[in-house]
Amino acid sequence: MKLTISLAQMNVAFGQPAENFSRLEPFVAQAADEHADIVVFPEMWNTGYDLTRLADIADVNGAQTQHVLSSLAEKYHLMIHGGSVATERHGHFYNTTYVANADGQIIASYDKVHLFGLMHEDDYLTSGNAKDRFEVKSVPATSVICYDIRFPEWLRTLSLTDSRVIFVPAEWPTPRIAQWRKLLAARAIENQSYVVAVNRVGSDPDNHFGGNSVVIDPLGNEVLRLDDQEGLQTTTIDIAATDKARGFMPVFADRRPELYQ
Ligand SMILES: NC(=O)CCC(=O)C(=O)O
Repeated sequence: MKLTISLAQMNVAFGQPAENFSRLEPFVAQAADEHADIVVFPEMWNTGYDLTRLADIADVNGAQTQHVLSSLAEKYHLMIHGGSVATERHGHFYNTTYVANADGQIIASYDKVHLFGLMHEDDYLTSGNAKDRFEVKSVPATSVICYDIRFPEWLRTLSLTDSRVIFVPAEWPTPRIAQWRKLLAARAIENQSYVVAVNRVGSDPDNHFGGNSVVIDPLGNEVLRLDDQEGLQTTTIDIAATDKARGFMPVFADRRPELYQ
């Protein structure tokens, strides 16, 4: 099975959801022009890390995000991995993904599990405690968000399901881009999975964000990597490469989980 994937490496207007929502459609339209099966957005693209103002700007119940993603997916008839957005649910704030299928239905959602203290997420957000699972043209896939990639045990847990593609929206600062690339490659190799990771570009009051959105194959090779400028690029991956990697080196069968406590 082949999947054509577009990476929407967008800039984010700090604390301006209306402006950010207006930026989505051109990316989706370009992805559709490039015959993508799915287009992927970065982390917290509705608000950026304007965490002190979440009470005013977070998306209540994710309603606006779900409506916009559904409408665009149906209009352009492609799947959208909506990166993540700041949401408010029952008086708590979350960093939340939504995935829309090509018919415009929301088929998956995930709340960031590991909150990033260096950017004060733990002061404002509530962590998630569950995995997601969805299919892209019948290929099983799952999501994590940014700092989650530093927790190999979490991505292993996800990969012990039938997942073959791990989607990673991010707001990853420029000074640690070398770590971003190494961590993503390691997660792809050890889990014998594709990793599709989309980072934002531009700046907020505290950080500059380094792009380098990337698709990595199950052997750790970069299939596609963007630079540090805003833009969308598209590539096609062959999921058979995950079977080949798993067949050649039986990492999953060779695990010793009884020793891992
Ligand atoms: N938004 C994030 O989770 C950033 C994570 C990060 O920068 C890191 O080094 O980890």
